[in-house]
Amino acid sequence: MKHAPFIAVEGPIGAGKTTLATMLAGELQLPVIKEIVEENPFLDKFYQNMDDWSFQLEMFFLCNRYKQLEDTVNQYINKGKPVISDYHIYKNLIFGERTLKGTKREKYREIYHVLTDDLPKPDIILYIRADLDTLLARIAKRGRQFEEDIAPAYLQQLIEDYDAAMASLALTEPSTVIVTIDGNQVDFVENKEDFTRVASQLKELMK
Ligand SMILES: Nc1ncnc2c1ncn2[C@@H]1O[C@H](COP(=O)(O)OP(=O)(O)O)[C@@H](O)[C@H]1O
Ligand SMILES: Nc1nc2c(ncn2[C@H]2C[C@H](O)[C@@H](COP(=O)(O)O)O2)c(=O)[nH]1
Repeated sequence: MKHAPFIAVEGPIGAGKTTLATMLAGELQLPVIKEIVEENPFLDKFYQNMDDWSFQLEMFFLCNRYKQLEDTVNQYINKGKPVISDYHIYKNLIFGERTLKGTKREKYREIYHVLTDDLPKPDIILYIRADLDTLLARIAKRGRQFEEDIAPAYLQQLIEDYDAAMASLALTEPSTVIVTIDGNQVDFVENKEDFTRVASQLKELMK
């Protein structure tokens, strides 16, 4: 790779993004950028009533990620330093297209493009795919109260949205390397060999 890479770990809710990004940052001595979740004032309201709260929630995520991405660009990317994050800002569009309707969706889409089109995109995406049972088990294991009532149908839609989004990114951002990890089989938490394989693959890509 010609320059220090910007790496993003992606996948649906509970796939293991934060866990893998944190482990890789430790192994490869990289700074890690993590999503702001606990301080989000709209998430629990959103899970109780998606139609009422989706616009506020999506805008909150978008503004937070925009600020984090700006800081990441200034602190690392513009200085030629590699960095790993537990999300790609494109996930705003994945969620926004799913949760918003009508004019709010159109306005949100426009704001997303105005804010992000000229910002650097990750060079490498580690995409963790996992099926519904795996995600439900990991969300339960994580034990966040506001996620207890996530509808399986919503999660299943997100699984499909993520697959479609990664296929679309492969076409629209051909220079981005997308590595798909089978999150049902590859257990980078319990199985050291599985983690070593993922870390070695990333090290090779970074050369
Ligand atoms: N490969 C894995 N095997 C078993 N548990 C995992 C695995 N990856 C993540 N977990 C656990 O699943 C939960 C969700 O992981 P997390 O990294 O928070 O997911 P995400 O950031 O994608 O939402 C956490 O409790 C984490 O410890
Ligand atoms: N509607 C949206 N929800 C989002 C978005 N980003 C994250 N989330 C939710 C999903 C989880 O409940 C929680 C943490 O996300 P993880 O994927 O890290 O588990 O926040 C979003 O853009 N829109």
